[in-house]
Amino acid sequence: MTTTAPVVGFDQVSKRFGDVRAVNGLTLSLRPGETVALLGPNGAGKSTTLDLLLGLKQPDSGTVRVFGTGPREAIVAGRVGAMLQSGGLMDEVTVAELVGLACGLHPRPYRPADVLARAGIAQIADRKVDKLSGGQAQRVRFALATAGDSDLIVLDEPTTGMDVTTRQAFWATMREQADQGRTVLFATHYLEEADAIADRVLVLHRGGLLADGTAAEIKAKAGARRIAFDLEGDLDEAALRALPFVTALTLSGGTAASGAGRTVRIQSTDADATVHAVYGLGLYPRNLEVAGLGLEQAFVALTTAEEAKSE
Ligand SMILES: Nc1ncnc2c1ncn2[C@@H]1O[C@H](COP(=O)(O)OP(=O)(O)OP(=O)(O)O)[C@@H](O)[C@H]1O
Repeated sequence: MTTTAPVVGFDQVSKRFGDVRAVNGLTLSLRPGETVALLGPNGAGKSTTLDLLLGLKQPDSGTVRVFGTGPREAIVAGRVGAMLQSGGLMDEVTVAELVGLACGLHPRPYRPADVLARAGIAQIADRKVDKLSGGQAQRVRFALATAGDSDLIVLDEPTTGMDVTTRQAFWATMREQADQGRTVLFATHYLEEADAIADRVLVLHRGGLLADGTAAEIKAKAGARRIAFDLEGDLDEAALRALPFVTALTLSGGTAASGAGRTVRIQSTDADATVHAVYGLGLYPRNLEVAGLGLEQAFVALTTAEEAKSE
């Protein structure tokens, strides 16, 4: 029986900077063909994790394997393409020269013209790299990450600075890469991107893995649902906050003084019981909606609950 090494394997990996545990006993394994989003609040350890994976930093303890070898060997073999957050682009060279260089260094290069076209930067190929807008520079970084036929593409906040159209085009291109069987790992603060694109979501918190699953599983793990309804007339906010199973409540629309209709939004860990209790207060909720949490709300609920635990 043959066993295939995971694309990426972290085993009890830790990395400290002084007193800060940037990555703390992290164990994870990525399988071929997965598109994986790495989420976490600021300082959770996302960039450090990617740096460890790319061999740019060495763990204090634990092991990092990429395609069964050390990160450096995997990169030298051309198996990994990376787009880093602040990866400085060389000054004084044109986009075409820089992409040509990246293709020249890759063991399994694509044609530079194809790389430029795929990244949507053919029309700015002659421009100096230090004269690009933020979104254009991101596209150039993406071109460098896809200069050759790599099996794993690692992207650190790839769409930061891109406008909506550029972002959509970027993800369409990325999907093509994934559909060809590549593994894609991206760190992002845009949770809607993770929800729409990733097959698997890893939530980091304080250097450890807080959640690992599909976006649907992460939403379910947060264990709460959203309830929204409108109320007319006097509204007793304290009574609403005291409803059973409520974990968050916001009011919008008219003010109590104006008597205009107000919209009540509630997060509840038992929506049926909460709605039942709303009627129990003698209220008449209109336009009642009950829905699962979005990934963003689930992420906030999970990380806030974890913060509360460690305080
Ligand atoms: N070179 C360094 N020296 C000292 N501390 C560092 C260094 N790099 C990272 N850290 C610290 O390690 C922790 C994790 O940082 P990291 O950049 O990995 O987080 P992140 O999840 O990528 O954050 P962000 O979402 O803000 O980009 C943070 O507390 C950060 O301040």
